[in-house]
Formats: sequence, structure tokens, C-alpha cells
Amino acid sequence: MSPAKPLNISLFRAGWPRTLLIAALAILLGWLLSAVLPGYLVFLGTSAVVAMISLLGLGVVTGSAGMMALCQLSFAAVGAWVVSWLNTAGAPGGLMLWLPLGGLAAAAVGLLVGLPALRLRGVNLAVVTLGFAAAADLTLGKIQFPGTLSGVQVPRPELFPGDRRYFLFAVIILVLCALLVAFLHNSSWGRSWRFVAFSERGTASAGTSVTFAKLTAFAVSAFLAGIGGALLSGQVGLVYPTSFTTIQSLALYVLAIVSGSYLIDMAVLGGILWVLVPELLKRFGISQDWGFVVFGALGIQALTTGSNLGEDLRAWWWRRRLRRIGSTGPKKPLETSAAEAEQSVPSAAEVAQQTPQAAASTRLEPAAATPKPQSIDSEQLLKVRGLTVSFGPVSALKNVDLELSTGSITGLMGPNGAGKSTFVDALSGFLPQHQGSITLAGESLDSLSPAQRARSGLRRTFQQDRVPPTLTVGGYANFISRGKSDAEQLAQILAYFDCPSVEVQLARVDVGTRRLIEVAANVAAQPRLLLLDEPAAGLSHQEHLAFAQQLLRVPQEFGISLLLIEHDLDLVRSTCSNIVVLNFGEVIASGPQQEVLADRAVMNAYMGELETS
Ligand SMILES: Nc1ncnc2c1ncn2[C@@H]1O[C@H](COP(=O)(O)OP(=O)(O)OP(=O)(O)O)[C@@H](O)[C@H]1O
Repeated sequence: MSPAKPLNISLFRAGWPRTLLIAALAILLGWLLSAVLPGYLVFLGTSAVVAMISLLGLGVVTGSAGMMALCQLSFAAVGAWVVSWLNTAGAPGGLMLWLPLGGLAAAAVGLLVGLPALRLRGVNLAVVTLGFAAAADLTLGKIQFPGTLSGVQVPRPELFPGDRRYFLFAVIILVLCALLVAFLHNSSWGRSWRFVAFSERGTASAGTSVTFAKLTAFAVSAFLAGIGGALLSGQVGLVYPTSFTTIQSLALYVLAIVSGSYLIDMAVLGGILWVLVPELLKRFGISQDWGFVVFGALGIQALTTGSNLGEDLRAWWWRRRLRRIGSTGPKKPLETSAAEAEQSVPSAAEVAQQTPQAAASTRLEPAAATPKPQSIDSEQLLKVRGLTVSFGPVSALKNVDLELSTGSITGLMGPNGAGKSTFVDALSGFLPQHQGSITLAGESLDSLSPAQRARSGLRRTFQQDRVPPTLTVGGYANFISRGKSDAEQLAQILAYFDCPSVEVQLARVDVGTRRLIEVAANVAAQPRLLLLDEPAAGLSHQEHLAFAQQLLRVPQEFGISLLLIEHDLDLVRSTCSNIVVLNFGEVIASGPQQEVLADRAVMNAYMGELETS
């Protein structure tokens, strides 16, 4: 295996010691501010911290998981309501204990509100959450918070009685919430949120439940808002519904979009803006309600440019850093990683020397030396019987039978529209309405969801790019492989496919290399069978040749069987011992490469297309 390529990755290394140091410094800063700021600013500061915690939550559900949730302050109201109720009920424990209870109650409500998110997306989900915010608004106006009418104030913790001390308490809670978010971001939950925002199909085919990803995002977001609301009840003593109106929820959402509050520092900045803008307006004698107009204008700007403060600041920082590296540091900036990958691919001549068939013409001829079946043992692995899929009047697959043996590489070919992708979709569980049966290693897949099929050893890659640019190579590969390969194995598999190192951000990788990373990550998941849907699209000719050699050794090196859907004849010829050809949804030929490529029906169906293309 070729060694992992050295890349400049130090910029991405954060690590927990540094995170904990920043957390300690933030608490120290909170203590300093609580000591030196004028009393009024300390009170405003606590309000800003409450907003920051709610924004952190919005960062999870909206920024990371990509769902439009417009009821964040309704969740905060749940937290505040529970604390007020526990207080009037004389519950033991005080605010220190009630705070997490308020958060948990809000999380439970968040789970319920998140249920529609399983079926709805975009504006439809926004309407549902806005409806919930309006309903909560009306209900709170009617029932009021417990204790407000009788004037029973929520007491602050004994250790943090006055406004200054309470501000410090709020900062400590903020830091704990930020640590929780940082931890979750780096966990499989956080990756599933970023994945589900990019592609629900991609998430499911990695063996992760889309339902789980969406509901955990809603619950964590509501938990944080609930903590914020509970903190507010300790700050003001008596809570009123006017702190949690629908319009304020909307404004907070806009602020999350403008600041990019999935980034922790940006949630902090957003919280400062939340109190600063109305305060400045007040100083200039302008109604604070104009603050909503200001947030609205900033939101329009952010949505039209498709960017936010956090990303802009980071892009600026990156440019500055790369300029500095360019003048003093390593000679290769990160953007050259794709070029590095190309350098490590053997030259066409080298590969042609190893595999004369790979450099052959693109005519429909068998390879001079057909790849030998790489069979580890020739047990039957996949058995498909009578697979039939219709899209309305279109019969995409008609009664397809197919069998694959363990350790084999089989090519699935056919002209455009023949039904190849439909076959892969049906196999991987995305077309549950299909007829027929699918068995993998003796286990029926028919009643399994896509995530369950992935977990039982059937993995796939996609024709379209389903690699989220928001993750690093390592984060993505970890998520896909679900712990089936340790860090060392992961690095080796990435190096085997000439991929960039784990720390590289996927946004900085070209689309062809992302394809290779997708294949490598799925190999690291150690499935029994991997379906590759046009994996070589976007690769250069040289990379194609190298890729063919890498694929050829996959069954032996990793014990994984492959079904390769490809238009590229060179790739099919140099890797697949057996070929199945579809045309108009029917199998027109299947068997050893030599026989299938010489088959007249295949020539007619496939060559006809080649000649006209
Ligand atoms: N969601 C859908 N709704 C309606 N028709 C569909 C849908 N998906 C596929 N089809 C039709 O089913 C047939 C098979 O399509 P499919 O994408 O599986 O072909 P393919 O062999 O993968 O083609 P290509 O090589 O172009 O990717 C085509 O006629 C296509 O138009």
C-alpha cells in the first residue's frame, strides 16, 4: 500500500485540551466582566448569554441538520415554565437542578415537534414550526407562567445571588452547553446531522437512521433552548409570555442564519447582536421594535448571498493563513491535494505495462486477458429473483434475476435508461414498492429499510455527489464506516485509493477525488457487497487506470465483493470477470466477460449506443 501523503493539516487540529483551555478562559472572562461592567450591562450580558444558548440550539437543528425550525423560543418557554412550576410546587433542588429538568422537558416537546420533520422539508416544515410557535404564544397568554400572578419569584442559586454573580453562573452554563455542542459535533450524532442536511439517502445508505438524526437534532436544539429559558426565569424571577413571542422566535432564527450559529463563536456573536441592536436603537431614541427590521434586512442579505458571518470570517482567515503558509511554510497549500493525488497515480504507460488490456481501445471487445475471478470462496452472496420496478407507466425493471458469488467483481452494464440505477436503488432499499426478492448471504433483505440493509452488509455509492462538504475526510469516513475500521486501517484504506488525509476538509477536494473517498469510506465499512454506481465519473484517464487496479484487488485485500455499474468499458473490462447487461429493464446477457461482450444482443443494444454517441 502506498503511504499516506503528507499534507498541511495542522490548521484543522483543535483537540480537547485546547477546547477545555478556551472554556476555562471564557469562564475567567465572564468572571472579569461580572466584576468590571456597570450593573445595567451585566444584566444585559445575562440576557445575551440566554440568547447565545438558544442560538447554539438553533445552530444544531438549522445550521447542522438543515431543518427550518421557527419555534426556538417556544422551547425556551417550556424550560422557563417547568422551572416556574417546580418553584411554585416547592420542588427540592433549586434552580441548579431545575435547569436541566427544564431542558429535558423542552427536549421532550422538541421530539414531538420534530415528528413532522420526518416527512416535511423546507418551507413546509417552517410553516409547521411557525404554527407551533403561534399556538404556544396563544396558550402561554391564556395560562401564564406559574407564580407570575401570585408574584412567587424563582430564586437564584445560593452561590450566585446578585446580578453579577448570576451573570457568572449564566456564563458557566453557556460554557457547559458549548462543550456539549462541541462534543456532539464531533460525535456520530453531529456527523449524522450534517449528513442528513446534505443527503437523506446518503445518510440511510451509511446505515444511519434518518429518523434518528432528525429527531436528535430537534431534541438537542430544544434542550438548549429549554436551558436558556430556565436560566431566564432565574434572571428575571417572574417570567412573562412577552419574552417568547412568535416574532422573537423568527428574529432569533434570522440571527442564527446571519451569524452562522452552528459555529460556537458565532452563536456568541449572535447573542451579543441580539441585545446590542435593540439597545443601540434605544440609545438613539428609536423604538426597539425596529430591531426586528434590522435583523430582517441582515437575514435577506445572508440568504441572497448564501453566506453568513461565520463562514465569511473563516474564509478570510483561511486566505490570510494560506498566504502566510505560501511565503514561509510548506510549499504545497491544501488546495493542491488533488494534484498530489494525481501525482501518485501511476502513469498510463506504467499501468499499461502492468495491464495491457487497460490501455486497449474503447471498442466493445473483451479484455485481452480477462480478469480472473478473485474468488475467496465461490459461495453465493447475492440472489435476486423476479425484481420488478415500475414508475407509473414506465417499467424500469422487468423480472430481473441475478446472482453474485462471494469474492467476485461483476459489471452491470447497459445503455442510458436501461435500469441500472433503479436496480441499485431497489437493492439498497430505496424502492420498497418493488416486486421480487433479494437475499444477501442467505438473509432476506425484503423487509429491511435502507439503513438496516447497510448494517447487514450491503453498501452502495451514488452516481450523484453525496459527500457532504461540511465534513473532513476523516469525519466522513468515520461516519460511513461506523467504527468497522480503526484510525490506522482508515488511513491505510484512504491511502490505498490515493485519497487525501483524514484532516482535509471535503469542501476543498474536487468531485472526482470525493468519489474515491466515497468508495474508500465504504470499503472501510467492511460490507459483504459494495454496489458502485459509476464511481469513476469525474476521474482523469490516468486516475481511471489506477482506480481499475485498486478495484481489482478489493476482494482479496478487503474481502468485499463488488457490483460495478459503469459506462466506461476500459474500467469494466479490466476489473470485471462477469458482466450482466440490462436493456429496457431486462437482463439481455449475463456471464463471463468474454462471452457477454461477444454476445450479439449486447452488441446491438450497447454498441449501437456507442456508435451514435
Ligand atoms: N423516479 C423515477 N420516476 C419515473 N421514471 C424513472 C424514475 N427513475 C428512473 N426512471 C425511468 O426508469 C428507467 C430506468 O432508469 P435508470 O436511471 O435506472 O437507468 P440507468 O440505466 O441507470 O441510466 P443511466 O445510465 O443514464 O444512469 C428510465 O426510463 C428512467 O426514465
